[in-house]
Amino acid sequence: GLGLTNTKDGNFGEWYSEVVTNGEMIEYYEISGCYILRPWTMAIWEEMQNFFDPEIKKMKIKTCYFPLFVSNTVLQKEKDHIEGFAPEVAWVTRSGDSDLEVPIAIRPTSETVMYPYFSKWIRGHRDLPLKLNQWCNVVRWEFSNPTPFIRSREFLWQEGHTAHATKEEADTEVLEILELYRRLYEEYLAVPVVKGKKSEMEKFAGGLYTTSVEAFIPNTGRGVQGATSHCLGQNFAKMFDINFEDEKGERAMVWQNSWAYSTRTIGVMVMVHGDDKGLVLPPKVSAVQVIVVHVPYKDADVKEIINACSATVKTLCDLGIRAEADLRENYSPGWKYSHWEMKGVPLRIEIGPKDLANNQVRAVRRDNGEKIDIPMAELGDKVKSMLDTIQQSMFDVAKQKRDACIQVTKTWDEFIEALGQKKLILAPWCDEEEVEKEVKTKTKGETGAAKTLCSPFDQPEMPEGTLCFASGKPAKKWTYWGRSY
Ligand SMILES: O=C1CCCN[C@@H]1CCCn1cnc2ccccc2c1=O
Repeated sequence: GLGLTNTKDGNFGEWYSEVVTNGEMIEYYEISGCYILRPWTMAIWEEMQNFFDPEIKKMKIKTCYFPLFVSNTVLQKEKDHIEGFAPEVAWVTRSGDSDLEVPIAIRPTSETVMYPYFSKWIRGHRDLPLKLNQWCNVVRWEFSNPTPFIRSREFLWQEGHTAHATKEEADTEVLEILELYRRLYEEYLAVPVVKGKKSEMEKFAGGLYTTSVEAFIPNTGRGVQGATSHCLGQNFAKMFDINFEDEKGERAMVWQNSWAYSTRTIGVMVMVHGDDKGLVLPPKVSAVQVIVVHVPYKDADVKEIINACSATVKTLCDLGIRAEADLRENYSPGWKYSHWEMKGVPLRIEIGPKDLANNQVRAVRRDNGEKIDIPMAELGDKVKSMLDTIQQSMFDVAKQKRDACIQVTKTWDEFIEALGQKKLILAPWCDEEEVEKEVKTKTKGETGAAKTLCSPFDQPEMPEGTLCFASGKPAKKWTYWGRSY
């Protein structure tokens, strides 16, 4: 049949896999950890790009494209950057039946691909700032359990790489990009996120500091890193000799940033909004925002109803609404309702003989099932405002659910209890890495250890004498903790 066999609260992992497959977003592929991204997915990816790319173009960031392949020598250049990641690097060792002289790596990220050329292109301060972005795939041969969109061996992303004359300029851009990521999640995917700074242990080892937007999945009680914006400091400039002659004629190293969001964003959106009937897509990113279905009646004039459906689609499309009609006569209305609910189309419009007689249509919201009769004369305005209402409501509901999971804890016992209750924990921390490591060790279990997710920029009051929940030492910052993907 059409329905899901798993429920979201029953078996989340199985539910998620069914929803992305039945919703025709993903097709499982013969190679583990790799997935086929079907048009229903790519339409969402493209809507996100339609927001993000113009925004970075306003920041004078230009599109480039660097090769997929990295030489071993250059990949090994940044030791502490690569050592933790080495096992994930995929290598080309042969072509045809002959071995390559020297194995070639497939990019897991492009710092080492790009930065030798940054060094070549940047001579004087007039060459700065250099700001490039590429839309591409990357490969990381991970072994932990693959999950469509969330953790795959190949994924699509954008990776921005910029070089600046001053740290101030770099710092400013890090936060500008992070704000775009927040907007992507909250205004397009309707997913609430927390902006914050990663701990020294969780940050990108090759960088100076990492900022991120952190999402949370209430059903699993897991945090998920939504997107990252790193300030690399001058680490890579030192490694790759990227320096310039400043106004005073002195040699100075550039200050760099790198930032990315990936197709993981789509998985987060599905996990947050999906329900037991399938996908629930935010109108701003859905390929189809309105699906029009005709309800034929035994002796009613079906042609007239079908004409009304086509006219409705035209009216909506002329207003820039992504509307389609499902007029297939070999499927029943009921079958179509289930099908388009599974695909998460935000709004369904039904037109039957009664609606025609009353010169109205019946609109049904996917997010909360609400049914509303709309007079034909008000169709365009009403549908437009309903789509805006659905977008906002999906965010509000998701935020209310996420906020209900936040638990402030001040002691170890409270922390452990909250962790067991799948909470997103906000706790005062002494900011010592040894303590962070100890929390990880002490919470190791089959469902994974607790780790710091980020220290929110929006810090609550910390009364004098507040102690770290784990070490009892004077606390320095409020930090979000939890299990994560
Ligand atoms: O996040 C970003 C934003 C975009 C550009 N890259 C940075 C940092 C990537 C960190 N990283 C992540 N996995 C890796 C896997 C293998 C080799 C290297 C790496 C690696 O450097």
